[in-house]
Amino acid sequence: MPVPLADRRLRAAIFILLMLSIALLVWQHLGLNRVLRLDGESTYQITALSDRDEGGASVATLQRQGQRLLFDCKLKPDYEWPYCELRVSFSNDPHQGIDFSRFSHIALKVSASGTGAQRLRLFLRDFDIGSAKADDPLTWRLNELQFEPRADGSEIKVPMRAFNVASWWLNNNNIPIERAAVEMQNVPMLLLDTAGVREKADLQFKIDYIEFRGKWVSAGEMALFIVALWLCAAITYLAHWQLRMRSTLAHSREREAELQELNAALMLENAKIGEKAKRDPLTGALNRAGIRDALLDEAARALDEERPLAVIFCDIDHFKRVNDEHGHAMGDTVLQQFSALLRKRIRQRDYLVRWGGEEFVLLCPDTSLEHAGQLAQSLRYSTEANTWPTGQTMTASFGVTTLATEPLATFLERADRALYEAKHRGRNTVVTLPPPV
Ligand SMILES: Nc1nc2c(ncn2[C@@H]2O[C@H](COP(=O)(O)OP(=O)(O)OP(=O)(O)O)[C@@H](O)[C@H]2O)c(=O)[nH]1
Repeated sequence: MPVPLADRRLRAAIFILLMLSIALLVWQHLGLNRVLRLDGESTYQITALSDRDEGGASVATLQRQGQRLLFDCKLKPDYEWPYCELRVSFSNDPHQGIDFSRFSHIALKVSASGTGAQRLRLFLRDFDIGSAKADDPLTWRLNELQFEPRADGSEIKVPMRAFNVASWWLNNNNIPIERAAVEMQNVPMLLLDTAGVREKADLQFKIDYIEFRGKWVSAGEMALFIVALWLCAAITYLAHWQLRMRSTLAHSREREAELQELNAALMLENAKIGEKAKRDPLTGALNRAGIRDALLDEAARALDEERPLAVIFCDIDHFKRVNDEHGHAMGDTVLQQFSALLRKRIRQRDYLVRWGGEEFVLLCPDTSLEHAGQLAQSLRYSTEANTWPTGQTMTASFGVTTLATEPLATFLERADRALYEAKHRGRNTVVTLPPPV
């Protein structure tokens, strides 16, 4: 069975959407990578600091060796909190920090050598526009990650959720518990510090890179986008389907109206044709087929309701002569005029039938034999008195009877017999034959 065009289009659209969804998921998984790398070639401002600025004696130095950063620290416990520190400044304006919440992992390729504790602390200082002070970095949120470089200097990969907020910073700044979580949407500064141990140390750190890794679009965001895509496609399809249904409905209604119109016209035409088939084209009177049903109905009603039903057979006398002397066309005209004369003198509910040739029949419901005879006499007189196009006087003969409880053929034959009798009596005569008692 052939698949409809609309179904094929729907299948094609679903297939394309499916392929697009898979492609987007694969793209999100394999591509769309977002990386922030700190190494010897970074353009960010990187400086080495130590407690010397605050009265201590520790010495921190930084060298760039190709892609590598060499961070040396001679830690002296003279100061209360001795430290060496690498400071990376992403922006001079704390309002213009970097959004680190978009990264999912941090990768550290750092090796350490020398004597003393090798533990390091990485801080992402987040500047909260609402609560932090631009001129006091101690008010910038201290997101902290402690780690110890691996002996072989291999990469350490940690999820960003491993960061936490330094508890002493929370205490010092009276941060309420609701706001104690890690926040790193606006980080203008990164710090790499020694672990805060108060002992002498001579350390050398080789930093190949500190790399933050993430995706421009997260898997969740991509899934949401794909769901939205399917929803939009479904809504578009439904809207389109509804429009199509409406137009199909309108079209079929139009078509139905057209067909109804055509049907009505055909019925009218049929009625006209049916009516024509029941009438004599020359005189417009009913023909034998035209009177058949009415005769049966009227006869049945007359017998049921015991009402009289009369029939008058009329025949123009010597009509043949009209044709012979004046031509067939004149004969037709005379027939038309005779028919019109009869019609004019009968009631609306009487029937005028051209029985054949120059012979006509009048069927008169609710008419007694006496009244039918009187009508026939009046028609006979009118025919004789009429002025005919032949210029000659014309007469007609009439046979009259009424219906008894008998076959219709007997009823009509009696009327015909009465007409024959009228002709026999010399024409221009009315003969009335009562039905048998
Ligand atoms: N012009 C014309 N003549 C017709 C038509 N139908 C029948 N006739 C003629 O009517 C004539 C009837 O003749 P007859 O049956 O001999 O009767 P008649 O001459 O009227 O004589 P009676 O009836 O005995 O008085 C015939 O000549 C038919 O040709 C018609 O439609 N038009």
